[in-house]
Amino acid sequence: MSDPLVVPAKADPVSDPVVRLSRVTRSFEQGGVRIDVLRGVDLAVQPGEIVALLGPSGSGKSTMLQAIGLLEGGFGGKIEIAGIDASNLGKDARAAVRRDHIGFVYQFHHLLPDFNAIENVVLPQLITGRERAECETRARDLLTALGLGQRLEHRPSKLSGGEQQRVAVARALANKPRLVLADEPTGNLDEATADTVFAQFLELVRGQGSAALVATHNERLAAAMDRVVRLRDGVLV
Ligand SMILES: Nc1ncnc2c1ncn2[C@@H]1O[C@H](COP(=O)(O)OP(=O)(O)OP(=O)(O)O)[C@@H](O)[C@H]1O
Repeated sequence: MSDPLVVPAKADPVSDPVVRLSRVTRSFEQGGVRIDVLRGVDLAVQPGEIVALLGPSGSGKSTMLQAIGLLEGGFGGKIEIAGIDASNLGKDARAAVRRDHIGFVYQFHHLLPDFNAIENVVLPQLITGRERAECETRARDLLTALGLGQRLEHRPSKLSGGEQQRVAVARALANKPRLVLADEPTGNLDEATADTVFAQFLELVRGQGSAALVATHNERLAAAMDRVVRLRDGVLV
């Protein structure tokens, strides 16, 4: 008989890794040839930890971020997000995990062209069911912290590349996700702008206690993060 005083161990969202990959694989078919891009990737990112993901072009950094972001199925092995085993979830359940736990920043911002800066940052918050006024305050605060206090009502086409990327950062952080995934977040900016935007990104991520996994080619940016992992021949070294 089981002892009623023994409580079974369960997932602890505070201390469990925000993301844990166990033997993750991903292959593609190209012209009848199979390419094994990820060949058994193991990784655990702790709450609040900021990890740089380096690797040569074509090594699979974007593929790995897409797998962790649950943007598509098709990978082998196990991916856990905030203690949830996401390996076999359907499309809707994956979308719910993304909405509740993950923010994305891409190399090209993917802002909605017909909406201004505030609206681009408000929209992902409305999806979670929060009040519009609260969402607008959060958007205004984030954009102001990123130096866009005078650009709140501008549409993306009226913003510089660096300003657009700051809006994309604000959008990714708007819901205070436990995990931020960034794919070359400053890759299309000149060096000085990239440094400024990245420093602001790190400060905000640290300030709100999110973990982050940042794919980059830039060793200097990588050195500013807590840990560096490298993708080579389909595994992390
Ligand atoms: N949908 C797909 N179909 C076929 N092959 C793909 C697909 N997506 C990625 N690949 C291949 O997988 C490999 C890894 O690509 P990926 O974009 O993940 O690399 P990366 O490390 O992010 O590169 P970069 O630093 O240049 O952005 C490449 O050889 C690419 O051609």
